[in-house]
Amino acid sequence: MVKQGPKAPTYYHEWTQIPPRMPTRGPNAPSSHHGRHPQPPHRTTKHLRAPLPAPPQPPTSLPTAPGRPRPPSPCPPRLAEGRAGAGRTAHIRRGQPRAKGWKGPGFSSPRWARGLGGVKGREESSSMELGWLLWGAAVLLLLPVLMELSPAVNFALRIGFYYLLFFVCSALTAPVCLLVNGGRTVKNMRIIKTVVKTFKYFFGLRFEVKGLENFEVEGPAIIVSNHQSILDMMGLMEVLPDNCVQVGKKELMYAGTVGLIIYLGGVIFINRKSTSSAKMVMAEVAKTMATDNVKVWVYPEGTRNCTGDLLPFKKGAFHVAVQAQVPVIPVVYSSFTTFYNPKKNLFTSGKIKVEVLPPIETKGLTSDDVSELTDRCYRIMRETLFRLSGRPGEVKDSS
Ligand SMILES: CCCCCCCCCCCCCCCCC(=O)SCCNC(=O)CCNC(=O)[C@H](O)C(C)(C)COP(=O)(O)OP(=O)(O)OC[C@H]1O[C@@H](n2cnc3c(N)ncnc32)[C@H](O)[C@@H]1OP(=O)(O)O
Ligand SMILES: CCCCCCCC/C=C\CCCCCCCC(=O)OC[C@@H](O)COP(=O)(O)O
Repeated sequence: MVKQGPKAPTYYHEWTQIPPRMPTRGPNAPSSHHGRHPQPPHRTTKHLRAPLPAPPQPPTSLPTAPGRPRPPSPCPPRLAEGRAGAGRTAHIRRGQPRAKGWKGPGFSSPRWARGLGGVKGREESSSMELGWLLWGAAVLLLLPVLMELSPAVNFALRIGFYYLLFFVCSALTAPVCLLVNGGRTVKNMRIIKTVVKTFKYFFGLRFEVKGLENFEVEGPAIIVSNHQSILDMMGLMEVLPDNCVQVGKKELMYAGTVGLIIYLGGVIFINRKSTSSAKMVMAEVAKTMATDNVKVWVYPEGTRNCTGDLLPFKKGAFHVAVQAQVPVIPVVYSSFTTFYNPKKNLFTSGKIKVEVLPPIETKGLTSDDVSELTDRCYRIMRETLFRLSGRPGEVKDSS
């Protein structure tokens, strides 16, 4: 048996009972330096201690508040030289006009401004900021043109933005889940669903859903659906019923903030490379799903497949349904191939039809019936897929 990660969150009874331990030490522990500002350079503190008369106050207020971060000084080298020879910079510290003959700044800078490199330094830094702004604006203006001209750029930017959305929203949503529900629980799926349901608007995707009433079965159930792409996460959240968790590959647990949020949502992680370990996890799920009244969403193809057809189904989901004697509810998403194809750098807006099919009962079935149940479900789902989107290669009007 392949060992799962430390405290592998595989069994359902853990989802609701064990809040995740936040590390207090180690690389993930919050750093005591976190949020502290860099120390000002030596030269700024030394002259501040000198008992000099207060300099004239600047007309505009700039970061003088203690603790405000100071940007690295763009101080020109000659000022640095001046500090080495005390006599040459004494007039600067006193805020007096420069000594005759010295090729320093035309006027003295007040103490606060010297810390920032003086007036000249400020001018330089603001022109630098302006430069960055102009570059940013140019890139922003160019992006739509590039996206229009190059399908590869268009695809990379759109899919990159999709990843970024997941990454950032997971980071923002995880603390909310922790605060509201206190840890790993299926209740967090409601929060995750609310957030992910908004993503479709960024990509111009529309969902047309039929048969939601088929989810209204008494008690738990196994939901099986086709899995075409990571875009499926939007389709999943579009119809996800309450108290429903998904089975996912264990590698997802390590996907940074996304791993954290799906862990908090109660996703069941399996090791696809170890059938025996995956079977053990699934057996545990079968035992606990009835007592805890949860639905479990499985992608029986076991991997992503965006060909417009279905891969042969794995049997895990159907074994669980038979072991727990719960119905199987098939869900079919129409093919993405008309608007999404990574091989052709295609990612445009589009419409996805979703059908939740009537539940298939498993009462009285035994492990001997699993193959037949798997085949039956496969046939029904494939027929539905072809009805919704045509056979692969065949273009069906999706409007
Ligand atoms: C706010 C912002 C948020 C942002 C993030 C939001 C995202 C949130 C979304 C939630 C996350 C969703 C996660 C989705 C992730 C999707 C995936 O990861 S898909 C990949 C993982 N899933 C699966 O693989 C499930 C499907 N696979 C199976 O069910 C497999 O059967 C298996 C259990 C993994 C075993 O694999 P394998 O050995 O390759 O498969 P089989 O050929 O089916 O089985 C071999 C053999 O074993 C028998 N068997 C299988 N399972 C069982 C069982 N449970 N009990 C008993 N026996 C079993 C099977 O019958 C075969 O034997 P046979 O003699 O040939 O019949
Ligand atoms: C510090 C580590 C940083 C890791 C960064 C990872 C960044 C990940 C960011 C966003 C991921 C968004 C995807 C959300 C979840 C997608 C679930 C999914 O669809 O998984 C695919 C899986 O079913 C099948 O995998 P394969 O087709 O077999 O392959």
